[in-house]
Formats: sequence, structure tokens, C-alpha cells
Amino acid sequence: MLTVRAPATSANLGSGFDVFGVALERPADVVRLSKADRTTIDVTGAGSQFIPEDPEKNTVGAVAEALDAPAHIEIDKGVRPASGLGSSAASAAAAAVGLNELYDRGHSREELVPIAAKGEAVVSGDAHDDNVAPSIMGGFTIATEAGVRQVDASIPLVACLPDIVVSTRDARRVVPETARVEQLVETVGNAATLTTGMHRDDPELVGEGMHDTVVTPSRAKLIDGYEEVREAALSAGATGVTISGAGPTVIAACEEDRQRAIASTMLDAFADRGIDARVYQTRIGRGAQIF
Ligand SMILES: Nc1ncnc2c1ncn2[C@@H]1O[C@H](COP(=O)(O)OP(=O)(O)O)[C@@H](O)[C@H]1O
Ligand SMILES: N[C@@H](CCOP(=O)(O)O)C(=O)O
Repeated sequence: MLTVRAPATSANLGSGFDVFGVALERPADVVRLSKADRTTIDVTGAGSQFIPEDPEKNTVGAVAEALDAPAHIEIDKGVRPASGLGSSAASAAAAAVGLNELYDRGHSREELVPIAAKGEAVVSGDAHDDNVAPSIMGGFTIATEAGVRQVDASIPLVACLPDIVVSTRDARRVVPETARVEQLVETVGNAATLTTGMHRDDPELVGEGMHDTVVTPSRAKLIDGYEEVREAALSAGATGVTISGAGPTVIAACEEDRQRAIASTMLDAFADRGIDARVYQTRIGRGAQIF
């Protein structure tokens, strides 16, 4: 029996749609795995009533299949599904790291990324790597066709999760099919600024680089109160605010001494719209850990 803790993640960070991701110190899924003749799954914890235990429909089932590593897998969900915090990816990442160890498959962390992404294909129809990469490797990740580049960073973040459900599959349907050249120029500038900020561990540059006018505006319409929450966080000192993943979590970068005020004002702004929310005062952290 092996236990793995795999962190929630925030993908996109505004300007890095389908490419950037960060591992969060909290929340996380805890997954226990033991060898078996066939794969069986038990799910408990946050939102477990919405998560299938059928290995064909759960992200961990696809990972066990890809590694030819059948197991009994107990998932204790710390990351609520359909949150924009890489819930389905956290379980897939934990399964990939744990089954690789349990069956002594010898894959590196980077090699495990496309294996865990097979789990993501089960739920969103796309094997995107931008959540599983940071959940497995930690820090800030840049996932492209060429592979994954990783930078250790420790930027303070506030992630505010409203009581709204946005499925990744639905949020991908509203992504515009085209962008103007001026928007591409702006996106390159913002993505480069954000990457420099990660290298320097500089919340100001990271926040500035989170600005996006291509994908975020269409998705913001799916999140009641998004503009008000964003404005409130910026007024409380956030250096940048955007949608985490496909939403509905709204994520803010900041200096550490602003975290508390930003968390409180984001909750208030959702409450003013009659929406319950919970907030994580967190930061960029490490990838999946085996216990
Ligand atoms: N192990 C799992 N953990 C969470 N969700 C899962 C898992 N396996 C399958 N799912 C399904 O994935 C969907 C949530 O994934 P997604 O929309 O990508 O959420 P998130 O934005 O939090 O990653 C839900 O329909 C859920 O039932
Ligand atoms: N790049 C994807 C990321 C989805 O993240 P999730 O946490 O919402 O699953 C997208 O933006 O569609």
C-alpha cells in the first residue's frame, strides 16, 4: 500500500491558455493505492457524490490502464470537482506517481505527465497537460508539444471558489476560435512578463502577466460576480487576477502581507451577489509526494 498527496493546480494564469500551470500548496487529493488483479476505485471527500467510481469514467482508471498497473485505488478528494483547480488532474497525477512506484515502472516525473493526461482526456475530451504537469512536477510549468519546462517559484496566491459549477468541457466550448494580431502581440508580452516574474519570484510581474483579453472575457460570463470579485481583489492589493483553469475559481497573485485582506474582500464580493464561496490563502508549491 502506498499513499500519494497530489496538489490542486491553477492552469492558464490568464495569458498562458493551455500552456501555463502552477502547483498550489493547498488543497490536495490524497490517494491510497494497493496492487490488485483488476482496478477498483473508492472515492470520498469533497464532491465525491459527483465522481464516478467506474474505472472507465474516473481519471485514475485511464492512468492504471496506461501503466498496465491494476490496483485498488482509494481517493480522498481535497479538491472539489469542476472547480478550476485541477480536481480531475490531481487524482490522475497521484495515480501516475503512485502506480509508477508501486509497479516499479521507472518513468521520470516528466514522462509521467502524458500518462496522467490520458486521465484528463476521459473527462474533458482533451489530453491537455497544463494541470497534470504542475501537480506531478511542482512549481510553475510550461507544457508544450516539446515537453514540460519547470521553474520552482513561491508566489503567494488567493484562490476563491464560489458555489457555482463550471465544467471544463462547457468552458472550452466558449473559447473564441480566432484572435486578432494585436491580441497575439499583447498575449506574447504578457506571457513573457509572467514567465520572467516566475523566474524572479516577483508577484508584481506575475500579476501583470496574468492579463488576458482573448479567452478570459468569454469565460468570465459563466461566473456570476467575476468582475466585482476581480475589482475587489485588485483594490485590496492583488497584483493580478484571473480565472483559475476553466473556472469558477478566481485566482489572485499578491505579496504575502496582502493575502488576508484579499481573501476577505473576494468572499464579501461573492456574498454581495448572494453566492457562497470558500477561499484558499495558498502559494505555489511542490508536486505530488509519496508517503
Ligand atoms: N478522480 C476524479 N476527480 C475529480 N473529478 C473526476 C475524477 N474522475 C472523473 N472526474 C470527473 O471530472 C469532472 C471534473 O473535472 P473538471 O471539470 O476538469 O474539474 P476541474 O476543473 O476541477 O479539474 C467531473 O465530471 C467528475 O465527475
Ligand atoms: N487549459 C484548460 C485547463 C482546465 O483546468 P481545470 O482546472 O478547469 O480542469 C482550460 O482552460 O480549459
